[in-house]
Amino acid sequence: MSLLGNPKFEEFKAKGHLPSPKGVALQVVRLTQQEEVSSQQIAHVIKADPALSGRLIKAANALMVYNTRPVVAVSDAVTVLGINMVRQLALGFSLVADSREGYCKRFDYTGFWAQSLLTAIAAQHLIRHKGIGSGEEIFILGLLGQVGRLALATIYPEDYAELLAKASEDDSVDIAAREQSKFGFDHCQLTQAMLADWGMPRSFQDVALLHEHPEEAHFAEGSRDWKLLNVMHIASELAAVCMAPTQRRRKMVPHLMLMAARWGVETEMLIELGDGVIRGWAEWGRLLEIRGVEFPPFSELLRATQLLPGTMDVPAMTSGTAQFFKLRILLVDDDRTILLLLKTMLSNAGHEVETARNGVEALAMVEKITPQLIISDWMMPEMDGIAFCRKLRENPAWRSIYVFIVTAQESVDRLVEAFEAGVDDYLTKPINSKVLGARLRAGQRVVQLQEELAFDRQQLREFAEELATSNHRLQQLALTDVLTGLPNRRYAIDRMDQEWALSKRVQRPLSCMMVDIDRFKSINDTFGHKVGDEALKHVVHALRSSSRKQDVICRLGGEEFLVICPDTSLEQAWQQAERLRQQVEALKLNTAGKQIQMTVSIGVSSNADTEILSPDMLMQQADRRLYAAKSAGRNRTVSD
Ligand SMILES: Nc1nc2c(ncn2[C@@H]2O[C@H](COP(=O)(O)OP(=O)(O)OP(=O)(O)O)[C@@H](O)[C@H]2O)c(=O)[nH]1
Repeated sequence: MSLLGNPKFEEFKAKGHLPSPKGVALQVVRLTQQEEVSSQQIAHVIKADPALSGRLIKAANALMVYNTRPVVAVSDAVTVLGINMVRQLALGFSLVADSREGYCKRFDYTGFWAQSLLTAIAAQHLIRHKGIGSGEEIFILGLLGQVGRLALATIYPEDYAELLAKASEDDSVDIAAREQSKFGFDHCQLTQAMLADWGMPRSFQDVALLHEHPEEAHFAEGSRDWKLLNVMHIASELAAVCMAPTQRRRKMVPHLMLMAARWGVETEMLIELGDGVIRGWAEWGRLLEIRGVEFPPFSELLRATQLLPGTMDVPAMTSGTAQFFKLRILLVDDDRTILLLLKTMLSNAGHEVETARNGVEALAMVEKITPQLIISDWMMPEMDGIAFCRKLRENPAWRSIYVFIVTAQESVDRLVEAFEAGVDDYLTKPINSKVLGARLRAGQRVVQLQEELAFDRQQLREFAEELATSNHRLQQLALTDVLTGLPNRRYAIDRMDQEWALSKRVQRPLSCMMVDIDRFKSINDTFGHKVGDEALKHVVHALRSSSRKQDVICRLGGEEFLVICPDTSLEQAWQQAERLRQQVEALKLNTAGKQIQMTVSIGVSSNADTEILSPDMLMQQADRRLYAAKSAGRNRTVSD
């Protein structure tokens, strides 16, 4: 509820307890409230106060950005500033001049005005930086935006001193909350009522009431009041950071940096602004005779402080109605504060977040973590966001990563350039948490669909691989003899054809041997089939150990084997066959206390023989010689 019209407020006014303009300033305020008043009349009154005249001339020169000709006369200053501004400035300057000291022992009067003046200068710089006004109006709001504190020190010097003493011992309770419980109202409400009483615009009154806790205001985002509120909040935080002792400053800087970052003022820009404010302070402080307060450059003030995660209070992103889908996100920005702000927002929303400071670092990070989504700033040193995106898209494996570019401007040409470089979507600064949440959900949907598609493809690939493996296994089975694991007759015939063709092509000899176990039937008959099987395996072992690597051993059936010997002459094949025959003869197989004697007969043939014209003929020749060996009494090799 507004204090204006409240009996208490009326009483303060009536008793003259509230800080108010006096002398020439009071005359100016009264005069400007009349309907018919000329600039000349106002200038005439102002001239009676040389200090006020000087300050108004300075204000006209400092505040009016579009005025190229320097203002030297009071009447020009009144014309340039306009009657409203003159009234407000006269009021502000008179309050500064008349309230340099007071009775409240704990209230730092000089510090109060120093901080107010810093707020005014900072607000003016911010407004100009964001291009949302020329800054002259906001100056007075900055200067008087906390005048309620001065008023409380004036109305209740002792009680307020006590309250300030308690607050300095324990800063867990907000000063405004302490004021509420002690006086029934706080300095923000009092400021609002005083500004209203002085005829300041309605929006100034509202901003003064709410700027310490902008999150409680319900101004439409992007509206003029919303902008003013944010400017005032950041300006007063910046002023408070300048005024605070080092220890306290450490706690305050992260909040200031984050507020500024959220509002699109990156750290570098904030430092530049802060330095400008401190330079402005030197001039204005002299003009308003606020002495004994000095500051080092703003960059030095910030150097001692460190921005840490967890010290921030960041806006939550709305999750919408869509089902949550956790993303692996890479943030790329050269501004640490923006990185930290976004990282906290996205991590709080449940995503996995990594960061990089420029395009080069980002590419290395992509290699390492393969993010699903990237949010990259446009302007960065070394490699900017567009160059980074182009480079990223060169790699086929990274083409499906969803990329957002963050830009300060929304010019059509720039956006076209971004989309051509492979960007999927864009975000504009300042980043709004609701917009980020909504855009992210659109990105999430695309990433999710892509992942599902990739999953289906992978499954198909695996299925095809399994099918190929089992086909191969079946094929192997069809070509393999189960008992010995050797290739079977079908394979032997195909392979013989291949080796024949190869030997003709490279003009190297090809030989083969037909091997048959002698009187195998009697082994089976004497010892049983099982022992017969074992005996077969022993012969296979002997076959393997007497053959070379390139030889192909196949079981043609029963106890008959074919050994294909590529690049082997008849003579060499005969020697090999003999080695095998002797090895089998030397085998010692014992079963049921009896020794089994085994021998083989072998027929050898070679394609060096000009009468052999096909692989079939080569095998038939070996077969004929095998029978010749059998007929000749077995356990022998025949090669002619
Ligand atoms: N244990 C066992 N016996 C087999 C297998 N395949 C064929 N045989 C047997 O091998 C024997 C081959 O006998 P035959 O063709 O008469 O020849 P042989 O007794 O070896 O006499 P010759 O070849 O004339 O020296 C048959 O008794 C078949 O049953 C097998 O996989 N395991």
